[in-house]
Amino acid sequence: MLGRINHIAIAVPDLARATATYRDVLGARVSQPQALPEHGVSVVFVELDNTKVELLEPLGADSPIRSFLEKAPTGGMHHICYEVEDILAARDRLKASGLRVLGDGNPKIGAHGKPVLFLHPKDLDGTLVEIEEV
Ligand SMILES: CC[C@@H](C(=O)O)C(=O)SCCNC(=O)CCNC(=O)[C@H](O)C(C)(C)COP(=O)(O)OP(=O)(O)OC[C@H]1O[C@@H](n2cnc3c(N)ncnc32)[C@H](O)[C@@H]1OP(=O)(O)O
Ligand SMILES: [Co+2]
Repeated sequence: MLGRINHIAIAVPDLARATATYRDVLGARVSQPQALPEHGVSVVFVELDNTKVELLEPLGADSPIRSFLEKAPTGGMHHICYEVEDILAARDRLKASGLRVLGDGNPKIGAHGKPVLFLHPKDLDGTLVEIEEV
């Protein structure tokens, strides 16, 4: 079911500072910041040859990453995103296996304009997993 790693996400307390570090110190190509109110985050992508790193900063009071950053105020690895060919088929198979799909179970449109879903970290060895249809 799983294809490539689409991105690895890092929650950061200060998106501008993290972006500057990746661009100016680590010498990486970075995207413009994007505010995604429907996801409660602002995001910058670090573009690598083989994958992307997604830098996430909370946006709004109900941001899903706010409590994560309260527990880890300096930031930390937040989720890994795998590509799937058919997100509804993947969702139904995962649910049938007992994994909890977060939210209302319907895909949202993610940062790349493609449908995404999240799986509960307690069902995947403590790692929040995002799947994205490509
Ligand atoms: C940019 C758009 C999109 C894209 O296209 O790429 C994105 O990536 S959006 C990214 C942000 N969106 C999401 O994360 C949506 C899914 N997340 C959630 O629904 C929630 O964050 C959550 C996973 C259900 C956690 O909710 P929270 O309110 O933080 O609940 P708790 O604090 O009670 O956590 C419960 C439990 O889970 C542990 N936890 C929480 N987050 C993570 C994590 N990222 N990785 C591993 N474990 C996590 C948390 O520590 C709690 O454990 P215990 O303390 O042992 O109970
Ligand atoms: Co993501």
